Amino acid sequence: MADIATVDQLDARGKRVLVRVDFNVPVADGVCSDDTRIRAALPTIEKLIDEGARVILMSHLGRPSGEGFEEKFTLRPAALRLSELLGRPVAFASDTVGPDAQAKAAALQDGQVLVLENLRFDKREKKNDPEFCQELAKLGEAYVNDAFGTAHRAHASTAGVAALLPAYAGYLMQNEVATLTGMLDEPRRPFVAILGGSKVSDKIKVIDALMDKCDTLIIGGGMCFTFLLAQGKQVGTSLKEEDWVERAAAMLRKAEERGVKLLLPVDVVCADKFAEDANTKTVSVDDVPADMMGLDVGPETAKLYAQAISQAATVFWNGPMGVFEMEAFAAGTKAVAEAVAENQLGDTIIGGGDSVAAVNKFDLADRMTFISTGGGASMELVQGEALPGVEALKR
Ligand SMILES: Nc1ncnc2c1ncn2[C@@H]1O[C@H](COP(=O)(O)OP(=O)(O)O)[C@@H](O)[C@H]1O
Ligand SMILES: O=C(OP(=O)(O)O)[C@H](O)COP(=O)(O)O
Repeated sequence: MADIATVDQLDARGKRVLVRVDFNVPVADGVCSDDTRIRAALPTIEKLIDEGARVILMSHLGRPSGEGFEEKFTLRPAALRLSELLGRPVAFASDTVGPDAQAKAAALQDGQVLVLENLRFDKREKKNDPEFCQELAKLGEAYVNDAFGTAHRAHASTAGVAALLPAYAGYLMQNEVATLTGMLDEPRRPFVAILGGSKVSDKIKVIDALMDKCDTLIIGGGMCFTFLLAQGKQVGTSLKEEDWVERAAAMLRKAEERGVKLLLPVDVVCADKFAEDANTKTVSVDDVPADMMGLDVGPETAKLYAQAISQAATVFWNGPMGVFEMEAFAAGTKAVAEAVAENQLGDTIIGGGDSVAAVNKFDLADRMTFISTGGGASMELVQGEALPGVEALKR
């Protein structure tokens, strides 16, 4: 991030500072039900408050139509939670760049905070519309991007507006990028990467990129069945992507050429249907019944994976090992989560998405070195893709 100015370089006193945060949080019955992303943005917000800035926060929440206000996507619950976390009042504008936002931004005093309504209520946000960028820029005198979770989007608030105001990276943005690129550039070895989730097609670029960096690659989740097919095994009715078998086979060859140890399941928990109350059977990967589907890695596999994880100096994990949302198929993911948590000597990095949900579900979050707030963003970064939200901050 050498070519990016950071919030520490911003003389914020008395300035209206427009801060892009990722407050895309889950909301249930009008209440924010997981404030992880809000907490993650606090260091930047608190620093600006302490310095006497007039803080204007902007974010999206969910994927509204872009045709105006929709109650279920309002940012009000996030603003309320922020106010509780800060222990001070937070103003809320019922629009994003309209009269209420303009008036409330102008009325801010030093050290006060305003949250704007959901950026995506205006369809110009996702289009990175130049006029919308201008209207956003008019609200502030400096711009800070702390929305790592949305850094892979080239939208008005993450990209366009950065060219119109002095632009800085917030602490979360810095920390996320430094941790993830540091892991890729200079991992302590052995470096064990664990990839799961549903599809090979979604993760192929990440698998490919990590293959160039890691010493051991562990594969689980629905996507392992496409790899098992590539090894000539029968996988019954398990999730499989026939079109990706050849790519999976190429990955197996690449691992061999590179000397990367690629670990695939040796046993799986099979079910007769995709349901919590399914009849289940744990079998060797050589004996998957034709009429059953694998929904979790088996206990022998979990042991094998845990052992590799225990020896790692760096662990990167993205994607569950099985259908962990259902109790009957959560054991593999839980075993991996516990093994990562138990490795207290290594750097353990959780790469967003469902693996974060799993770590939280098993109450292991505080035992990980780093948990990314971005699913898509961390995957794109690991894949070696430039993040528009980061690029836009470059001088
Ligand atoms: N064996 C499996 N068969 C079907 N779905 C699976 C299997 N293992 C994991 N999954 C599902 O994959 C989903 C997560 O996949 P994905 O969205 O690719 O991961 P992430 O969000 O971590 O990137 C979870 O909802 C989980 O239930
Ligand atoms: O939650 C987000 O991404 P993630 O689910 O990939 O972590 C970000 O807020 C981006 O949201 P978007 O995918 O609707 O652009």
